[in-house]
Amino acid sequence: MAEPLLEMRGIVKRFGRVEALRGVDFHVGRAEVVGLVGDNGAGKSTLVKIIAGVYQPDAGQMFFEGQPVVFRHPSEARARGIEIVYQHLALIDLLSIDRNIFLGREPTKRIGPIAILDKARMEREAWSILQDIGLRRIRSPSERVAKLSGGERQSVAIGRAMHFKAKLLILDEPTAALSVRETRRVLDHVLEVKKQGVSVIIISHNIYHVYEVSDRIVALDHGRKILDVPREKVTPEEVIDVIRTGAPATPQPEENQRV
Ligand SMILES: Nc1ncnc2c1ncn2[C@@H]1O[C@H](COP(=O)(O)OP(=O)(O)OP(=O)(O)O)[C@@H](O)[C@H]1O
Repeated sequence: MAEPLLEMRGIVKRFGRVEALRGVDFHVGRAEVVGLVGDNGAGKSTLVKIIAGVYQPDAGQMFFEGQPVVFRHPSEARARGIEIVYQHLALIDLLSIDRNIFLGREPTKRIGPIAILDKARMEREAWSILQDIGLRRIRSPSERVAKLSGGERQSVAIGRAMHFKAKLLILDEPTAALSVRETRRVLDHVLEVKKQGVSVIIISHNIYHVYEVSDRIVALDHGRKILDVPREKVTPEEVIDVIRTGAPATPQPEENQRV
């Protein structure tokens, strides 16, 4: 098997008495889309927050591009090309679209010894990102994010990740509360970034959305991995059944790799 982009072994995470993750092995291949599913409290968000450097595991190892990594802060994960987009925290309402895109990574120019914000470059690049992701309705990148729909926000956040050359894009519930058309747009983005060689982890309670774009489906239950299977080996209904029962419903052929 080719070396995975990301590999996690035996990840344990506790919050006081709650064992959110109980020794999870997880990997993501290059240009692979992994659908991460499971019931409320299964440990999905905790797992991706460890990948993104928000939380540190209590035990286990993580490898990125074959090297052992320890992310003590989200900036360290970002520096390696790991971008996470949260459903609600995708963008900051009060700021303009371009400020949101470059937040914390603003381009600067030098005037003598002083570095100042390069507003023209920021606007130019933000405009090109909006065109690339197909947000043609927006007339200027200096518009406030508050004016955007939920789907447009997700698109901008995905465009931002791509602009900063993400190698691994993590989408936590990207289609929750979106219209059918907006959901379509976000799922198309996933397929598009995969074509560009980017790996994606997509978390969703909507198994059909996950199923449509994923190469592999991983299900967690009470902090344990209960399913890790190529998409073509399982139906959405079987995935739902596994989540509902918390275990494989019927003995499966070996190649299904249910765990
Ligand atoms: N910061 C925290 N402090 C205390 N407990 C936490 C914290 N974050 C998560 N937990 C607990 O860890 C467990 C796993 O939560 P997590 O959010 O990872 O699940 P999830 O699968 O993402 O669920 P959901 O689909 O509801 O978002 C739950 O029991 C949750 O209450």
